[in-house]
Amino acid sequence: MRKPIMAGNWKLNKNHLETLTFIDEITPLLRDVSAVDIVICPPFTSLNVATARTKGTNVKVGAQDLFWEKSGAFTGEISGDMLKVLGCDYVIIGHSERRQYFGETDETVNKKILAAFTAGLIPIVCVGETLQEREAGQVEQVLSTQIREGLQGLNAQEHGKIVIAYEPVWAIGTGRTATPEQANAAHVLIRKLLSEIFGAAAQDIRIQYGGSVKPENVKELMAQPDIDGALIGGAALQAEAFEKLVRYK
Ligand SMILES: O=C[C@H](O)COP(=O)(O)O
Repeated sequence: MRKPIMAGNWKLNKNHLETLTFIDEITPLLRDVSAVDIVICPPFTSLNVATARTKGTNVKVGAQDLFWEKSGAFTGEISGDMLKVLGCDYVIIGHSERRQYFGETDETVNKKILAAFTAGLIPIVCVGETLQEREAGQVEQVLSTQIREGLQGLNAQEHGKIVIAYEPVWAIGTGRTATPEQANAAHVLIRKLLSEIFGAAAQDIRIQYGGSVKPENVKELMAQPDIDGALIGGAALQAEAFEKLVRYK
């Protein structure tokens, strides 16, 4: 009942020319796919060409961040409206790299989620614990704070299309993946927390797993009942690997 969603988070990779090359490779490969939502999230400088080149295809485009204000004296920032008018459909919010290196907090995540919805974008909101937190037995507490504070004030009617990405920080770019069972257990917990906010509609919210997802491990992760897709970094940068991830079955 939940349509799988496979998204590539390109992070700080590919200029606009490399973006066009990737899109020209991937769109013919994935043309026939309709059972999975496909999203690429290039850097800001590539979004213009990415939305233009993917227009009319089944590949959707997302940004990797946004700012919550619509306009004004905020040097270096990008608004949701700017992304929407470019043709973006999604925006990643609260990635652990933004939390770790750029001061993102649950409070700013919350403001950005609301701004994304106001602009008509679907937020992909990242949550996840560090290795230290996992080893200290704090997974539940960490996820609970991130969801309760990050998603404060949301409701099923206006914000039910939100996508959550569970990304244990210790699995990102490390080659160390959560086991499918570990990941699913976290997803079950997240869905329980979502039901406090969205009620029964939490059953329809898609929860992606992220952290060293590769063509070799995607099938077993996707076989888990509460894993509804993946947010993929490194392995989403090559068209051939990304095609395999989208065709995970
Ligand atoms: O947003 C994507 C995640 O940070 C995962 O990155 P990775 O697939 O390179 O581990």
